[in-house]
Amino acid sequence: MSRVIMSNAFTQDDFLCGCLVTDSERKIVYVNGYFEREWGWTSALLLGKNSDSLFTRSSCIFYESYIVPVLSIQKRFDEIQLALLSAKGERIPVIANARLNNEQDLTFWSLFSATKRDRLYEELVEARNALHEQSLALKALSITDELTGLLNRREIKHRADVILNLAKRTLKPMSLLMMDVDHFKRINDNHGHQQGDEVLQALSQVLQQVARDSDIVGRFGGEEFVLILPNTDAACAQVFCQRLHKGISAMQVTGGPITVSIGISSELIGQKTTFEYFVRLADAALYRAKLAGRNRSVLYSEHDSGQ
Ligand SMILES: Nc1nc2c(ncn2[C@@H]2O[C@H](COP(=O)(O)OP(=O)(O)OP(=O)(O)O)[C@@H](O)[C@H]2O)c(=O)[nH]1
Repeated sequence: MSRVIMSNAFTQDDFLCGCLVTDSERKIVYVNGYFEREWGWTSALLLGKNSDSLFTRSSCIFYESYIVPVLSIQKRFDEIQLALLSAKGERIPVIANARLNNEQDLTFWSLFSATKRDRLYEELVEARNALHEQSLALKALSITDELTGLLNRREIKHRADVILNLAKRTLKPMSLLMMDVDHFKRINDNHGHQQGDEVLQALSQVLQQVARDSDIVGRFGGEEFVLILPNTDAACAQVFCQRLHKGISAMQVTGGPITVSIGISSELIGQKTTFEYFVRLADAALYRAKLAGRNRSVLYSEHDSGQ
């Protein structure tokens, strides 16, 4: 059975929203008790004042330029996001519904505090930003080698394919270096695996220092590294390798001095030069560098094709 409540048993002050009435000059002609209770505005402070004193500067501009014309045409406006000022000057986000009564030339407003909604929105934005950062971190993890922080094998191939595709028609030179640490097993055997890891890390730093930003430096696996030098012919690649040997020999690590052997493949990029092709040639040259006594760089030549 429904319960009938006498209308004089409650007032607009009992509603959980701010009720506001403004006239055609935007003067405040009514506010309910919610304004004082929640936002510190007594009716004495507001009545007769321009409603601009209730809103932030940007909300006033929005009110003037958008709400007023829309109200005059549509007569009502739902769920407007505005920022109200409390009597103390605090910014309060509110959602407002407004209805224009043409006969009375009055606008009736109901204003709902949206503080919690705003906080929820901020939390959503924070969560989205955190997710974005996590996905960037995951992406970085998926392309790097965990031990050295260099690019991993899959990413080296991916980047090489991009360079090769871009340079196909321009016939630019590219060099690929396959580098292997000499007698690395001895370092592990004599000083332990942990020390071996530290050597690989120190070595990676030297590679990054010697390489240009445009070069691709990666760990191919184990104690094998790959460097791709775009726009670099054989002569320049050999000069680069000499700098590498010098930098590596100056490394201060337990188990040192460290030396490396490098196989170089240098080709003009054409329709048929794939990453695998460069790797095959550099591998053959590396094999010859090891055979020739290690601690050296060898440029691939036709002679290696029989290896
Ligand atoms: N510490 C460490 N050792 C590794 C890692 N990956 C591979 N190795 C070791 O690298 C060594 C490679 O040894 P070999 O392939 O025999 O070659 P090498 O001793 O470097 O000799 P040459 O290449 O012929 O000069 C092995 O002992 C592997 O266990 C790694 O991530 N960390």
